[in-house]
Amino acid sequence: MTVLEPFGARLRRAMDERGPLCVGIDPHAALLSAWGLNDDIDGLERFTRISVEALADTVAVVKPQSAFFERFGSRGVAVLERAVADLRAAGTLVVMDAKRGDIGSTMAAYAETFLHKDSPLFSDALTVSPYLGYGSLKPAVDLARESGAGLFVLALTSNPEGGEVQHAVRADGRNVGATMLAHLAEENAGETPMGSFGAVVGATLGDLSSYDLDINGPLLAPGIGAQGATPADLPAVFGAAARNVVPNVSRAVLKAGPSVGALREASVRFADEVRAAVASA
Ligand SMILES: O=C(O)c1cc(=O)[nH]c(=O)n1[C@@H]1O[C@H](COP(=O)(O)O)[C@@H](O)[C@H]1O
Repeated sequence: MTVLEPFGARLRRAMDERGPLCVGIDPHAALLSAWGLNDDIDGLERFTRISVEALADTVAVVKPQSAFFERFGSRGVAVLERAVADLRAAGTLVVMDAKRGDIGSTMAAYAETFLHKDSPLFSDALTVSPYLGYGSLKPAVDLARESGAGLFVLALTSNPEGGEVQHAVRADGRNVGATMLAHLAEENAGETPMGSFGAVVGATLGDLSSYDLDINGPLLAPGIGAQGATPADLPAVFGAAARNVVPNVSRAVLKAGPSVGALREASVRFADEVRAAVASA
């Protein structure tokens, strides 16, 4: 199996070169319609081609949301495979947003799907859910290490319902989200320039100073734009950890389409705002 440089090192370099913004490719039915496309496989294909063309040379990271492709069945997955290949060929890091999580033996199959270098859906990193227990993710952690890929583990999600699980306080006094951050800090210990095992921490959550966000790894921060957070919120939410934040914007960029130029402009505008905000943290 070809082995890549570890994801953390590749991501740090991309963040330094292009800024830390991640743009999501989330082909919602409403966006297809707003772009004048049908909610069918041809519409999906066109939406994805335009998005890839606009984003591939523009931002450090692109995060396709798998569900919007899976809903068209095998032809939708073929469009996703092509997008991943085209983005990676252009030197853009792909975070596959599939939020997988299962018992360890099944997790191994999810890992093979997204993190084995020879898989058609191989991505630079994968979003995973640790809510079957952090240890259930081990097959994905192991394969990511082997292939030079990374993971983004849901720790403190951007949605208002997340607190019911993630803020629950354990017998040791630490809440569940903080426990996930601690596991990741262990995973990334000693790695330079940073480890490959990131946390998902919503930009919508307000002041997070009660959490130890220093996990020596990236923090994927969705919630900017459609969910109400702004790039200017990043220093107040993340404090000094802001330099490891990869903020994600999906709908607020995608709504600028279908013109490639307008999409590119919208992502450059967000990228500039994010860079300025992080520099002030
Ligand atoms: O893992 C994610 O990407 C994710 C985690 C989270 O806590 N909140 C969250 O919104 N996301 C994803 O980030 C994207 C946000 O999209 P917008 O709200 O349109 O910017 C969607 O693809 C969500 O599935």
